[in-house]
Amino acid sequence: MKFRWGEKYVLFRDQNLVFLLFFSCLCVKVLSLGSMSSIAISYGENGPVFCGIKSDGSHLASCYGSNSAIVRATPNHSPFLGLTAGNGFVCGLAMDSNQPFCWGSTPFIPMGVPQPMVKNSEYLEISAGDHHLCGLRKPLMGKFRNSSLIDCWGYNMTKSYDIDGQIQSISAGSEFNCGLYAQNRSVFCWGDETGSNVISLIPKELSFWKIAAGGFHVCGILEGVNSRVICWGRSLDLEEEISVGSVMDSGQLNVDLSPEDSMLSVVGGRFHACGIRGNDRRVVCWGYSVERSTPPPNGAKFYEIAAGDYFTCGVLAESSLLPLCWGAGFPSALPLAVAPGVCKPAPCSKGFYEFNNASSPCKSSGTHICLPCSSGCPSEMHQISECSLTSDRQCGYNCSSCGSGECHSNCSTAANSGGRNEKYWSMQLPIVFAEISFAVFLVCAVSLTSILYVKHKLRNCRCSAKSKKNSGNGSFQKDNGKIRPDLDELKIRRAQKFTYEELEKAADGFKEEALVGKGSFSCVFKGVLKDGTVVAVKRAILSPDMKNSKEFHTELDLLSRLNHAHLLNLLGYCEDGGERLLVYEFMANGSLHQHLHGKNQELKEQLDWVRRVTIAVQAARGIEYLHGYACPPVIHRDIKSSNILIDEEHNARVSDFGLSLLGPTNSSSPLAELPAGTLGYLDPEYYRLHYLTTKSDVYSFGVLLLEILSGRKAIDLQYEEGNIVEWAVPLIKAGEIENVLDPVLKPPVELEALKRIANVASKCVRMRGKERPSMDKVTTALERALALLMGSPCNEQPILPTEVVLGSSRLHNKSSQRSGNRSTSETDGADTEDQRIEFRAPSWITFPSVASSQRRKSSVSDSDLDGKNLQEARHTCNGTAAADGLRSLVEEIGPASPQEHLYLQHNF
Ligand SMILES: Nc1ncnc2c1ncn2[C@@H]1O[C@H](COP(=O)(O)OP(=O)(O)OP(=O)(O)O)[C@@H](O)[C@H]1O
Repeated sequence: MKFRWGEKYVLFRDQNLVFLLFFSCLCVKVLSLGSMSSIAISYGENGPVFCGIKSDGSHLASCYGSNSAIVRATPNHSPFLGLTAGNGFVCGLAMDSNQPFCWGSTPFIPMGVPQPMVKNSEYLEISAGDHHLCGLRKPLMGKFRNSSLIDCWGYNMTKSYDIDGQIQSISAGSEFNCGLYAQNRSVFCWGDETGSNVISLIPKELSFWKIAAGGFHVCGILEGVNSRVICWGRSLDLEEEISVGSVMDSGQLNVDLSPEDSMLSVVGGRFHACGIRGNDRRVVCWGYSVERSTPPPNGAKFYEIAAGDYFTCGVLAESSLLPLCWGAGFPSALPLAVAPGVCKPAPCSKGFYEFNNASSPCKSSGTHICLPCSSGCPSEMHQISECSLTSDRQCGYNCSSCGSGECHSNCSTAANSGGRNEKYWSMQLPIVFAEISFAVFLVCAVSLTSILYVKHKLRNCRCSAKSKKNSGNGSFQKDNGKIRPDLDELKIRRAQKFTYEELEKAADGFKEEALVGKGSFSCVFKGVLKDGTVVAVKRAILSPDMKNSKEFHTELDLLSRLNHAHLLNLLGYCEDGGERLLVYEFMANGSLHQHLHGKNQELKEQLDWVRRVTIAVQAARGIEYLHGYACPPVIHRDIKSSNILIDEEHNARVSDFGLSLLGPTNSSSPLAELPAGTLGYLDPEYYRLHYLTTKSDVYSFGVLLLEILSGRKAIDLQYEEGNIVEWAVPLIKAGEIENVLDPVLKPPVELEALKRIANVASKCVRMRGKERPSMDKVTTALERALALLMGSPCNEQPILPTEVVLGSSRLHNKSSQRSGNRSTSETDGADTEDQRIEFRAPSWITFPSVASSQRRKSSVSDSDLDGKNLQEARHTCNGTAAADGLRSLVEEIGPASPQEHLYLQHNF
């Protein structure tokens, strides 16, 4: 056979012969793994990323994880047939051109361009190694039909290989590749086998129906009835090499390394491998597992799996089609439903069945996802029906010989619904009775404990406030008629005290380069603490008489007592002479406002519907916590898109508590409070009557939802209908949701989900607070809409896509903060005009009448930091200029223009 290597041709006599090519050793050994699939995992020093082809039939890829070079560059409009990934990059096989398209970062492969090796060549499959990519060209025709072409790009691999014989599939390992011949199903590999012997150890007499290359090993599923796995190369347990010869001689596998079960699929990690078991679709992993690795989820069944370096992810074999990962260092929070396989034009062959669900993941007609039929049934089960072209084989429990709890409970359910014979009842009744009694007892005990616990908590909450009020020197004090927690005690408990010098050093002397945003009362700088933690330092702009240090204290007081995954975390503070500084976790992806309304269109498009709704759900949870779980409740008073910050993993955090107040315990007894907030978001009832309840936040949140759906600002004077509520609500009520949706994004397949969200939004912005839903109802409705959007048919069950994040992202993840290196240029300057027309009435401005109340905010809030505004912002944020800035801010506030008046009427 001939083997072309660039311009050189190497001739081989036997096609089973191993291609052994020596390359110089690449010192950094990280791996890659496996063949093209509907899911792909990237790894490496910039962090793990999970990418999957959406399950909605759009064939678009969606990526989640901490490598922002990949996540941000994920193409929004290119449909893909399948994905593969390596160290720091992901590639998709473009549906329209059948050519690879890669994104992320690696110096070895061109990113962001289609890349046929030879002009117009089309590929059947692609597979990525650590720093290379290979593509198997579509079968050749005519006299060449008995040969195949494989093109590779990347580190030491940029060559075109012309191979005798038809190749069925390819799989890339760390620095080598393997192919599977279509005819005799034998394996050949080429590349660098230094220290692994993956090439010299290939089992020559065996035929495989699937292969998967890992870091330094290859695993293959044997053809035949028992479909066992054989692995070769550097031992998976790092101690010995598997000698295939000895395996074969002794006639059995080394069971310590690969299980004897029949497998439907196998993937290889750096030093481990995992497979989906044939009889129950559960995952088994073997080989070396690094410290603190989590095992595969117990009992979960999978359609598809893919391996990263030290972790593996799979698509759950259930209607949610959600991905799940295990091992070490995997990306958390994967809220996307993904296709369980790649769509292929050929009908499913024997041994496979066609996957079908409501969202039909294959767009072009005549293409199918073919999943391998399960083989056999788990113990205690028998086969009811065989695998057909449309469904997998079905198994039922052997109810007469149940040994496990699972079997018993399934049999009793079946018996309840279908009616069992007397013999069954005589056997099962005592067990069922005992189970029910135990369950009832358990429910009673748990309910009673919960009631007692909640009562106890509530009593503590009321008492502490009351007793401190009476005693006057406890942990709550009265401050201007409001209850305020004792600062010293809370500060010590929650936030670290810094000296001014420490923070000045951390924020590089508060130089302009470190400035990431500016609000009405503060400038925000990026900084790095002594221990390497990346932080945001908010430096208050104080008036000379320090009267306006109130916002600083409010924020410090409140954040010291709040703790939730979707609220911005306060790390520390500094009160030093005339300086007031707060230190937060740094949010690498800026604010939602920057994403929705910034000049960078790409940033906006990256925020697809699932991400937008996920952000809405997370923000709603944060606010729900403020209203329902903080004790007493907290009213934020300034919910808006520039106060929803987005962290490295694209999770939302509610920020800016400068205007917040401790509210009444129920919304029917409002606070009499002078209005404050941002025009366009301000609750009209609160403005007119000065009645403040948690429902004022609900109104602002409704405006935020409309903003997320439409991509329009709360007030946008470039439109005739400048007020988002006045424009959107009539359209929603008329059922014209399509006219409300952001034209930048294609409407999703599940348009119904967005309709529901639009309805929730229009309820939130009702004129009367009492008629608005509470935040917990809003959250539940949004969670259901998100489930529906992601293709979960059971949308009555709220799904919790970020539950994994809850808690975990709250931990002070220093490593991720350290890598939180959002460049100011990426998000700053995204907006210029955007917030000039956002009006905020600071708490110290009173609203005696409509005319005098409409005061224009001069701040370049958020990140209006380019051009003229950048200069102004930097001037204002620069030391002595701060006080002047404030003065000019006060002076600049004047009556709004008549045009503004028009749009503000709704709010007032
Ligand atoms: N923790 C953080 N990490 C990264 N950027 C931040 C952080 N906190 C604030 N910023 C940036 O700084 C900007 C200003 O924040 P700040 O909370 O002071 O004001 P604002 O909410 O935008 O405006 P206003 O105070 O007038 O309501 C934000 O919009 C955001 O872009």
